[in-house]
Amino acid sequence: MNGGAPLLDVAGLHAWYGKSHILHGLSLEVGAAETVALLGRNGAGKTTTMRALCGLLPSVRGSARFGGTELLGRPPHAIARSGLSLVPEHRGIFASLTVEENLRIAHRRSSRWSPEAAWAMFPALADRRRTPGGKLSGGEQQMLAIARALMLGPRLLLLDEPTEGLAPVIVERLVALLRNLKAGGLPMLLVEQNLDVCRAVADRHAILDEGRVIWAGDTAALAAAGGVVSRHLTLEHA
Ligand SMILES: Nc1ncnc2c1ncn2[C@@H]1O[C@H](COP(=O)(O)OP(=O)(O)OP(=O)(O)O)[C@@H](O)[C@H]1O
Repeated sequence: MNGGAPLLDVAGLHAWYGKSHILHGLSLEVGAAETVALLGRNGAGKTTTMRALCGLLPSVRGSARFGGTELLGRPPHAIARSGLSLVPEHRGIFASLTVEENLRIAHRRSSRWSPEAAWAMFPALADRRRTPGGKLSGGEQQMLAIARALMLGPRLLLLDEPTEGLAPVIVERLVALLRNLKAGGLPMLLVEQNLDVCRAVADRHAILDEGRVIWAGDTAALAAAGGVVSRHLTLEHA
């Protein structure tokens, strides 16, 4: 991260599911113009980190400051309103509503992205605007989930495994879209198992293991850290 206070500053984050202690003092920063990838094996705590930041876990400790304001202890709607938008792993779109309805109900006037702007960014969705969300292909659903999150007007977009289960050609389209969003100045925190996607989109990478960040560095450092990467990742494209 280069200079200035981070947009997101997570320090000593602990989280529990019931009595299971899942995050063990995780620390992480995302700068104001940065995209950071969270990597790690299945069960390392990546989704739990996202959920904790969004106020979706009742039992958390530590600190997570977003734009200088503490997130922990605030309810999910207040966190979303403050500009943290999550694209969840299972996409969270309304299956019975059309594409357009999904966007219109999410849209906030304060967002710099409108449904009309979404048609230009996501031409495939424009063609399907009257189709129910549940009838879309996996790739189209992922695009809709991202478009919905943009309607909320995020200052930081959280994406949980956006390329999971998608065909390589769709993954390429999604990477192009994420790179466009990044070029437009939107910071992102991305959970991703596909290392090629991380390299193509993220500025920095953090490897999680057993609920802690055990390595963090930029893309050049990641390339030089082959041993750490192979020990701690379930690799799809090494
Ligand atoms: N709802 C839950 N109740 C209890 N334990 C959970 C729950 N969800 C996740 N866990 C446990 O928390 C740990 C971390 O899970 P998490 O989903 O954060 O991992 P992850 O790094 O995102 O991996 P994955 O790629 O499998 O989603 C795992 O041991 C998992 O079994």
